[in-house]
Amino acid sequence: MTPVVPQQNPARPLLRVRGLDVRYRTPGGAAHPAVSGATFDLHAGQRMALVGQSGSGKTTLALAVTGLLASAAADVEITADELTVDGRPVVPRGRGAIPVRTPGTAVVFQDAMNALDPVRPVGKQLGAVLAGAGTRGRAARDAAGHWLERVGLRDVSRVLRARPDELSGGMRQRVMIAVALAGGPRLLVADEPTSALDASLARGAMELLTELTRSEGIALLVISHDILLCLEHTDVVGVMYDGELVELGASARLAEHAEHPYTRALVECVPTMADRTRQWLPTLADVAPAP
Ligand SMILES: Nc1ncnc2c1ncn2[C@@H]1O[C@H](COP(=O)(O)OP(=O)(O)OP(=O)(O)O)[C@@H](O)[C@H]1O
Repeated sequence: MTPVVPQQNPARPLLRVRGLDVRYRTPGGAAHPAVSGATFDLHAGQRMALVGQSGSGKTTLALAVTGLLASAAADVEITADELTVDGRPVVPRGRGAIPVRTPGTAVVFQDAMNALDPVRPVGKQLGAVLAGAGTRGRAARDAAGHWLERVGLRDVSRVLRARPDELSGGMRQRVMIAVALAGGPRLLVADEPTSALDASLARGAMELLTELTRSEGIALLVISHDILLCLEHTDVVGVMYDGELVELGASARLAEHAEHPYTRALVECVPTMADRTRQWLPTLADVAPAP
């Protein structure tokens, strides 16, 4: 099914993806298609969610954009008719290559405890990113404090000295967002940034990402299993099914105007107050047969 591409700003998109295919080649030589023909634009200041069941290709798509898919372990083939960030082509790297982040991109990973260096104080980790962006010394110390405040952390001097394991899960997630933003990205990719948080912290983290995207004028590509949170906090939702972007639509209209049966099934499975009379929530198999 051809995805419905919503009318978008005709200005040059920050992220332009046309016909992106990603295959993992297994040791036996077979090529496993993980993303097939993905096509979409993302503009500065726009927030897009990628949703879909486990294994549908969301992370593969997002990491291909950020240049972090190259791996020593897996032979990854990335081809695209066009794949650019801020007008510059993303150069796919082959087997054994050290992943190199696409300039202008930053990633917030699911598990801050694994993504941050566990034995390095937060201030040093922020300082390394700022040094990479050309900010050092006193200016870097000021910038580190600024970014921790921007993500809503208090007692900044304590947080700067703390190791990640001395902070709560919600604080670590905010530190990771600060580290990602300190490098001045134009595109922020967040891979399930809320899945390790409880419901109220998850909502707070999404609100923070929304606010920062707007105020910094950057684009946000967020992967999530929480379609309700995505509908509330993004402009566009892309639905992935078996490696294909089967639907792409304005978040505000997706619930009523879903075209693909899988999207309708996802929306149907969101619990509402009207479900109070039901004993069981419907499963995907209940509301839509496999497309
Ligand atoms: N390094 C790899 N080597 C081989 N196959 C891989 C590799 N990484 C992912 N895959 C396969 O590619 C497909 C897409 O995986 P991907 O992780 O992108 O999906 P996802 O939608 O992000 O899943 P989840 O929601 O569980 O994170 C899956 O079939 C997965 O098994």
